[in-house]
Amino acid sequence: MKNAVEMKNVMKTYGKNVIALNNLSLIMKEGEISSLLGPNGSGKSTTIRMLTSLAYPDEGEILIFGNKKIDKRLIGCVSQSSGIDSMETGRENLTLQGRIYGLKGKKLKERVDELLRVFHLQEDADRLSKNYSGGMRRKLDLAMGIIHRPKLLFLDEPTTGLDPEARKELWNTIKRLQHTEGMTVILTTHYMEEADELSDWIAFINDGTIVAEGTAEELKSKVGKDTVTITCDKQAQAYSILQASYKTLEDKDQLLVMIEEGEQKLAGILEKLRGNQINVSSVTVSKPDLGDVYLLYTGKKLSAEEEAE
Ligand SMILES: Nc1ncnc2c1ncn2[C@@H]1O[C@H](COP(=O)(O)OP(=O)(O)OP(=O)(O)O)[C@@H](O)[C@H]1O
Repeated sequence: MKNAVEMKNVMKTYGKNVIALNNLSLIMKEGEISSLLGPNGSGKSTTIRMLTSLAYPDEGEILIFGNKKIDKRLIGCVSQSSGIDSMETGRENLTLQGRIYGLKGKKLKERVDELLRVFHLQEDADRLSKNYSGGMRRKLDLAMGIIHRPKLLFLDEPTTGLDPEARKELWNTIKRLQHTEGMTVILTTHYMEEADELSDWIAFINDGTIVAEGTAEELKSKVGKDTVTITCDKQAQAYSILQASYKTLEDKDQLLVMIEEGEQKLAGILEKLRGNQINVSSVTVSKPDLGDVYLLYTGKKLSAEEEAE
């Protein structure tokens, strides 16, 4: 499979002190859905801005489909801020967007009808888009982003703010686009479940550099361990006892013990705590997920608040 995107040792500094990208290198393959995951301020938007020629590297090289010069007609971009004109209908928004890309006449009408059908927006096509639900707006945004049949589509946090049902519907649409239009998709997201569900390849970015990459399965196997989550009194003492024997992290009012065969080892862990008169109020064992990979490589647990942003 050919490379859709190649970034080699890219550096980007804002002002004198803010290093946004620090020697970042990555490859994203043609026809795949690739995700960029990372905490706030880690460099996701800066990366996407460079891949869409909205920003330029101080050093390093960027190749899109093997070329240094980015052909904007090959690229579609759906950003977090919607490009929809609320006082126009869905059909009018799509028609206008098509004209911007030089479509006209029968071809334009056919493409608009096709997109309204693909995104299940036919029934609402002639309603003002200010009356659309959040899910419908995101679908319209997506339809507008691909009206010119880009080979490479950037999606910035595509499902933020959507309810679970609308989110799942959009995931299915994105997967369909990949298969029916052979589109390469690059997405940024805070949602681990979204990255897991959609991505052929995932890169974790932290402090402007890629800290881990691979398929979701490869990444989860790098953790290789279960997480035992413990709530107890005397947390500081419990932490110092556990971290002497196991890889242990403190996360607010919980302790996270990363351990192989967590269920089998649980009794021993609890015994150690009880032996030191520490009372455990709750304990759970979970198999590794992408959140654990995130924790391993960024040292941070993705909080519910951050997920909800
Ligand atoms: N125009 C700018 N001027 C100065 N600093 C900037 C600018 N844009 C980004 N930065 C800084 O560069 C770093 C990377 O920011 P970036 O927006 O790429 O992160 P991000 O991962 O997209 O974050 P978020 O998830 O919050 O959108 C941050 O420290 C940010 O404050």
